[in-house]
Amino acid sequence: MPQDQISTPLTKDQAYALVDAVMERDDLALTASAHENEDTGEWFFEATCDSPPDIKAFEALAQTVLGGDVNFAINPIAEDTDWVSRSLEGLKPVLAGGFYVYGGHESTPPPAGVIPIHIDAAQAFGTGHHETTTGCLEAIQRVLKRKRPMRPIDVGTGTGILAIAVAKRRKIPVIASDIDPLAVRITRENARLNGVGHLIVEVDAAGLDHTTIQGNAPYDLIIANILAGPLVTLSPGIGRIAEKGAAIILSGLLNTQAQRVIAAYNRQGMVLKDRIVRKDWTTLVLEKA
Ligand SMILES: C[S@@+](CC[C@H](N)C(=O)[O-])C[C@H]1O[C@@H](n2cnc3c(N)ncnc32)[C@H](O)[C@@H]1O
Repeated sequence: MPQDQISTPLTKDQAYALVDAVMERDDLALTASAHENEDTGEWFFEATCDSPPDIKAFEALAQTVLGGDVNFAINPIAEDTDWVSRSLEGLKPVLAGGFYVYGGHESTPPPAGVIPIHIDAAQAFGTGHHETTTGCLEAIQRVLKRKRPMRPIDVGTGTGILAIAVAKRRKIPVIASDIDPLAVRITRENARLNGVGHLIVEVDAAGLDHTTIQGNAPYDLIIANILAGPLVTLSPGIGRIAEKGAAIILSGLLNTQAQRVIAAYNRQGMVLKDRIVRKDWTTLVLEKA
């Protein structure tokens, strides 16, 4: 999945000019877009990349196109490989949404009243330390306070952390899908570790067309912590597999991208019910009308 995101506010014309220039440069391997924040009217240039970007080459191009220095924010989207491969020994437990996420090395028992989730992350995303994951755990708690979903799906499950959270809390089967076969395997191991191996149905799929995903539709709870771009791409498919009244939890988007994602989901008949902001990251809760 993309590692970094480059973003900066620009005028609309500048943003589109830079997008055009970036898309002509295959060597930069960037996916660029221009969009407007509908709340403020501000325009942004954004680009994501699958591997660490060549910032010097990008800045040289930006200087040529924009005719001067511009400060670009570079946001790491995922726990990158260095982060993941760092010893898990250093990871402290995380408390979010009434869930207590801890690694196998943790010797302190979980506090009273929480739902413990044992995650040994290895090479998949989702130790509970990223604001997008804690935002989703918080959103799951909020949704489960007012709804009792029976058919949940977690799209982009990573370590399986969110699917496991729902399975432990509701004691019902959860479909957990990921584009990455390694994440699917890690999810299976983590589900077993947490005593919900019998409840998690892992699916290795890039989109939502997989027979298991379609065969179990419609869903009354859909969780997807991916990224703004894929979330927008997936919005028609998510709209189709969501039943009326379904809760849809979306994360992986920067605060500046929230309006664009909300607009895409509005077009598919899903309306915003709640939002959680943690540092630069927004988690949305929508409902299928
Ligand atoms: C940010 S991680 C989220 C992991 C976990 N759900 C969490 O909240 O910590 C995003 C995951 O989505 C997966 N992914 C990316 N695009 C996807 C797609 N189109 N369909 C399914 N999974 C996808 C990635 O492989 C990655 O494991």
